[in-house]
Amino acid sequence: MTLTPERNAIPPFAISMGDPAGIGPEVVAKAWSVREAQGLSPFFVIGERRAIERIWDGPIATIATPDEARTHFSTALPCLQLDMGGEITPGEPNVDGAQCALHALEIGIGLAKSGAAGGLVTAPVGKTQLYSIGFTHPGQTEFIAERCGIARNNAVMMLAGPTLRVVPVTIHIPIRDVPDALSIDLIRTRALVTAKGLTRNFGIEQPRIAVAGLNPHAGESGNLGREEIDIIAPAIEALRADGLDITGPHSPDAMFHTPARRNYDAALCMYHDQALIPIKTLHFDDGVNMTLGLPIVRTSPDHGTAFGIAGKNIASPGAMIAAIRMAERAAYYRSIAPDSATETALD
Ligand SMILES: NC(=O)C1=CN([C@@H]2O[C@H](COP(=O)(O)OP(=O)(O)OC[C@H]3O[C@@H](n4cnc5c(N)ncnc54)[C@H](O)[C@@H]3O)[C@@H](O)[C@H]2O)C=CC1
Ligand SMILES: NCC(=O)COP(=O)(O)O
Repeated sequence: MTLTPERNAIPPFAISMGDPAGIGPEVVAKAWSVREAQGLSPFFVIGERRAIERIWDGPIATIATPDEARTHFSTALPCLQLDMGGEITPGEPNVDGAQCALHALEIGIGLAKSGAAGGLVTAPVGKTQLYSIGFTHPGQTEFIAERCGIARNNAVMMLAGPTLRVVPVTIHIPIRDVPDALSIDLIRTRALVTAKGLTRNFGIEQPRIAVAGLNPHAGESGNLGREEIDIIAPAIEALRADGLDITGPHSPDAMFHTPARRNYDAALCMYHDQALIPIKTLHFDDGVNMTLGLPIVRTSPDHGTAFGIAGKNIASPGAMIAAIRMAERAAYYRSIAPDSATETALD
């Protein structure tokens, strides 16, 4: 995308560091190191600078406000410092680190909501660690939605790479709970937010959505499960009546090969791994998790904390760079076509 005056006017992007013992600090530092080659807009990291110093000997500038990031970005990685106390050892998460990750997330949301940051990029958190300190949301997506005043079902997780975008209708729930969690209403809500999100964040004016079945062969006419007949097909019909360009239910195993992917802009999938296995297979190193339906721009690399490789200097920054770039583009599209209708207030 060509730089435009409007795009340059967007404030620096906030990156919450995630778990300081994970690969978040490393991929942020590595993304900063290639900022010029990659043409990245100014960003700053929110977190404990000691976590970065443990794994990187590049320049870090402590900043007090997001605006200061612009001044320092060309010569040092700007850091909005959070003092967490306690030990930071790559690969060994602890309670202090989980608190710091949550604190950074909270501050990042606030800065994005106020407009001081152009958007929020979240580095990976350890969900087990967060749950251990009393975090009651399934993931960052639902936490950010609540802080933005958006109903949980209206905050939609999309995983996006250069050749595929997927949306899981149900997200972080046990597989045995999936059939009961599916409903016509939930599929409709996810699809409507997805369609608006494709326009608002990706500039796609007439989005095409393909819906996966739940069962093998999309239920084989009811012989291998009835969810397609009772829930998914009626939802698709209702969405067509809403004016959406939408197809399905498709056999889940046959909708991700290359020619099939050309027929849609996003695939609506019934559960987490139905969506995340194809995207991570195709785009592990440049896949981005974006939350649609929020008043703020929020992206994240599609990988996790990778505690097993933290501190070894082998983590790839590819997905983090893609997440920063996708946030920039979304902020740009929103700046040229603002549309507040995407958000739905908390019930
Ligand atoms: N957005 C987020 O905050 C996410 C957080 N998580 C959390 O991360 C933790 C670990 O999850 P896992 O399922 O093990 O997934 P993971 O993505 O952390 O690791 C899976 C495999 O990929 C490798 N890997 C991950 N990122 C890499 C990178 N940038 N460069 C090179 N190799 C990389 C890891 O070494 C590991 O072998 C869990 O607590 C999970 O909840 C997982 C996904 C997203
Ligand atoms: N598997 C995707 C993931 O775990 C990201 O979740 P979130 O923390 O961004 O809600």
